[in-house]
Amino acid sequence: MAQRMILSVEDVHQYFGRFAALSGVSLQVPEGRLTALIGPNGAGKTTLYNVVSGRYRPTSGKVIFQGRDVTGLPAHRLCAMGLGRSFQITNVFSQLTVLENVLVPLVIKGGGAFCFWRPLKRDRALEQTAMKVLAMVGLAEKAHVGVHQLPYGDKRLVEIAIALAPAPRMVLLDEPTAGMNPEETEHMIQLIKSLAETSGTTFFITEHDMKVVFSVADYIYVLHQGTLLAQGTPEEIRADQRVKEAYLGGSLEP
Ligand SMILES: Nc1ncnc2c1ncn2[C@@H]1O[C@H](COP(=O)(O)OP(=O)(O)OP(=O)(O)O)[C@@H](O)[C@H]1O
Repeated sequence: MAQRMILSVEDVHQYFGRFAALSGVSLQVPEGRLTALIGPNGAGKTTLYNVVSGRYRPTSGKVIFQGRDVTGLPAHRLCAMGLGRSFQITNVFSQLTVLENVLVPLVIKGGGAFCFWRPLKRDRALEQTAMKVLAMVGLAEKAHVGVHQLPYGDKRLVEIAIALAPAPRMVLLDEPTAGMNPEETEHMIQLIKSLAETSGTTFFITEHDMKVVFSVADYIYVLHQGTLLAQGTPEEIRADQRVKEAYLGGSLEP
């Protein structure tokens, strides 16, 4: 049976002045799978994420999400359509508790307003949803702890919980293990695997750590200097000579 594609990027070009950060990139992300986007520093991964998540309108080309042309739609519209993105640690409200952080996107999704200086309106149904998400990422026991008190690895888990809370159809995870120690990285690998298998959500991740990529991804796209260099299963990418050369001096082998 043909796989349904939740996301298609079609011939996307992104210029910054005269510099082409993306030159004719096309790729597809199948629904319910974990697809990774990798590439050496400066390859264009973040730029492509910014195009897909509505932060940039590409110079040319299209982004199709769930069959609709969403090119250039603002991030909040894409979010309402089911496209989630993990936010960097600086975007987590560190003075709020873990639970409150996860409630924020739920309150906003429900049409409520969030004011940082006013306590979140207590809503049992929303709290139950938030607690379920916290249980999924293994943070239920720390629900009432202030985020500023958490170790780094747990803060990254809060980011993932925030991205998952509104039950998106697809989540973009930007380097989920960046800055983690080996133990935290291993925990994150297991978590991403289990979320990908059980949540029904499609994951599209960028990651520098090849150990993580090769152990979690179903399919991998490799960007190099703004163009697509290779695509394939982890085994195919691991064996691809062009990818090895692009990473020369880097760490393709886990
Ligand atoms: N806003 C911008 N203005 C000008 N050039 C930019 C801008 N954003 C990115 N670039 C350039 O585009 C190229 C791709 O950058 P991008 O951040 O997308 O790469 P990346 O693959 O995410 O790199 P890294 O792995 O180091 O984060 C780089 O040469 C970068 O300097």
